[in-house]
Amino acid sequence: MANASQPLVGLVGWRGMVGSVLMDRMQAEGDFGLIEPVFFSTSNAGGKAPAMAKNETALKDANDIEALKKCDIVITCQGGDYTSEVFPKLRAAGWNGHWIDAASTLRMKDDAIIVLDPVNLPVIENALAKGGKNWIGGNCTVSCMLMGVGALYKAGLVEWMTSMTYQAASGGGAQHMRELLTQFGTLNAEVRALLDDPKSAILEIDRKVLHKQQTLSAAETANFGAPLGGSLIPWIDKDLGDGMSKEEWKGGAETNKILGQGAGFGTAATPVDGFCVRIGAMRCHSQALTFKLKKDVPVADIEAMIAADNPWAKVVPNTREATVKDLTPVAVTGTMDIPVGRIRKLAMGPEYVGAFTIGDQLLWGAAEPLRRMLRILLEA
Ligand SMILES: NC(=O)C1=CN([C@@H]2O[C@H](COP(=O)(O)OP(=O)(O)OC[C@H]3O[C@@H](n4cnc5c(N)ncnc54)[C@H](OP(=O)(O)O)[C@@H]3O)[C@@H](O)[C@H]2O)C=CC1
Ligand SMILES: N[C@@H](CC(=O)OP(=O)(O)O)C(=O)O
Repeated sequence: MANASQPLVGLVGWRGMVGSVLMDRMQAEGDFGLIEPVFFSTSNAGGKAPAMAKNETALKDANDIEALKKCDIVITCQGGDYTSEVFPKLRAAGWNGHWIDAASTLRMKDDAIIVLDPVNLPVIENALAKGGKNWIGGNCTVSCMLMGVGALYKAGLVEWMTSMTYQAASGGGAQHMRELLTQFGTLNAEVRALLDDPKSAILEIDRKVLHKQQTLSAAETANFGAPLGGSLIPWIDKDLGDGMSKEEWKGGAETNKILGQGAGFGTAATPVDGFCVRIGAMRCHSQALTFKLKKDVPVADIEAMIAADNPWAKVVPNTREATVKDLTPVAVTGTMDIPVGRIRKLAMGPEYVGAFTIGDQLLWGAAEPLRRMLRILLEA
């Protein structure tokens, strides 16, 4: 950065779920030692900033354009409504700083780069050299997938890919996680006496659980719009009206944009499509991938490429023992690891390869790419 003193970095959305994970990672990596942080709030301007604050110990108003304009860099995890409201005003006011954002609002804009530097550092560096200022975190499912199997794309091996996802409640936000747990509790309470009796009939338990699921109150399904505990919901995000959900559209559009291959469905694009499904996991997104490769590549070579691609992608041997130990949301949550397992040739032919990958959608899926983009800017 050009500033002689430490760059002024505005932090918006720092106390939300994604923002809190970002704050933890920034502390763990010593990022606050390199910046002068300014904490903003949409609800508590004038309140006390968190302990990482240095000179600016009071919270600033996140809608105050003049205060934001003073920042060299703004990082926001506040959400799309905030971005839509504030970003255009800030640019219109002549602000020329770097905007780093977790929300999807600006992702597909021509002047925005989707940041995932272990996968697309050349795309980021190219944009930086051309004066790029808008750096947007990718969709959590896409980012976690590319952290795991990006090596196959970088090697130009992928003719097409389908992704069948198993997405955690956290993707919807904190209230969705609470709702899932509340539903689990309600269902358990409904049959606790029968569970305590080893002689009770399982079909009686099943019947009571189903009845409870089907009659959950509106308050107990307010966020997901349907029961999720003990069930699943094969639709995530908006209905695009052509049979596709917006989350599914992001798979093709964002994967290609991250890779610098255009915005999804053009001639340079790799077809990426599949179904996105909400399941009752807490904060790890899982995906079953099917690749059609451009040629027959031995499984051992595929494993070696994935393992060598970045420090976080970890190949899990395709055995039952290793899979149930290392390839589950419970094993991965809270870690930076992106395990990739179940790698095997499929019955359709030697170019068809299956894999299963998991990532913590609040770490690589949201906070970490933003934190690393900040470091790239600080080191530029
Ligand atoms: N959830 C996810 O998996 C992903 C989210 N994103 C993006 O990040 C954005 C933020 O998501 P997320 O972190 O889940 O949103 P949250 O709802 O957790 O936080 C957003 C804001 O809500 C305000 N807020 C109000 N009440 C509370 C409370 N009790 N605890 C904490 N914050 C509160 C805070 O603003 P203030 O301090 O100003 O009052 C906070 O910054 C999303 O809108 C999305 O654009 C991106 C990828 C994944
Ligand atoms: N849509 C994702 C979470 C998310 O915030 O995605 P995006 O950043 O693309 O809006 C999910 O529900 O799991």
